[in-house]
Amino acid sequence: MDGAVTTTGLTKRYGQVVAVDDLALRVRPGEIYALLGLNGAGKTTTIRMLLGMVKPTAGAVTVLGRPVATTGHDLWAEVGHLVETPSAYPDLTVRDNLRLVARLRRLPATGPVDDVIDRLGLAPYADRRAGKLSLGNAQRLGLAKALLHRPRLLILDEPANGLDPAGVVEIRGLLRELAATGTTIVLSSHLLAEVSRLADRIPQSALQCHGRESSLRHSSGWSER
Ligand SMILES: Nc1ncnc2c1ncn2[C@@H]1O[C@H](COP(=O)(O)OP(=O)(O)OP(=O)(O)O)[C@@H](O)[C@H]1O
Repeated sequence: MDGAVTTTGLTKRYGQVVAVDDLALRVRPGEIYALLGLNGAGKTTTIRMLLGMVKPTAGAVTVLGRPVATTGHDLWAEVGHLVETPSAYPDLTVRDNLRLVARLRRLPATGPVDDVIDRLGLAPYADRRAGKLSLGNAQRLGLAKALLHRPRLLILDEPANGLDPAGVVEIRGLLRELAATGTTIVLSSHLLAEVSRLADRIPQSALQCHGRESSLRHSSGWSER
């Protein structure tokens, strides 16, 4: 049980809908691990349970060696996340949104903020109000917020959402670079081509799409990048 993320028997039901069914996964430290599934397969629900945002109907989640249900803020100092459409203060600039996150995380207001603006290609938009960003740049801002504190573990729901092809390539490069320096990454996608270029592993999964066969793909031992 010494994975960066482990789940056992993880299940979430909404009335008659089984969003996630008996999911067992084990993410090793330093790998890029992809949850691949069709719309409705349960990816977002799984990610929300990994982050403690949704309470499982059954099963358990351990993140960085600690059970999620009982973790406090100390764990979140080591985790960065992006879930669905990232939110930001629309009337604040990109830089001020990041400064605010830096303050909440007790980081210096300049160094890490400038650094993440550069890494995410946000320099041309740094003084633009977040509410005026394109979907792709809003996604970059969401990723910047997730990366600001240099977390050991990144949990990203559809990180390529809204990005143009060049942006997808850039973010892929960035995630690979982070993984190469020891960051563990769990991400979800409905695009096989995208995750096949990035992930170390795509799990066997008991996730079920509502009314359909299990729709998460499996590639055991796949280590191509
Ligand atoms: N809060 C909720 N209440 C009721 N049903 C829900 C809720 N959240 C998710 N579901 C249902 O659970 C199933 C899985 O949804 P989920 O959003 O996790 O899938 P997904 O793989 O992330 O899909 P997408 O790629 O479309 O975001 C769907 O049938 C969805 O309608």
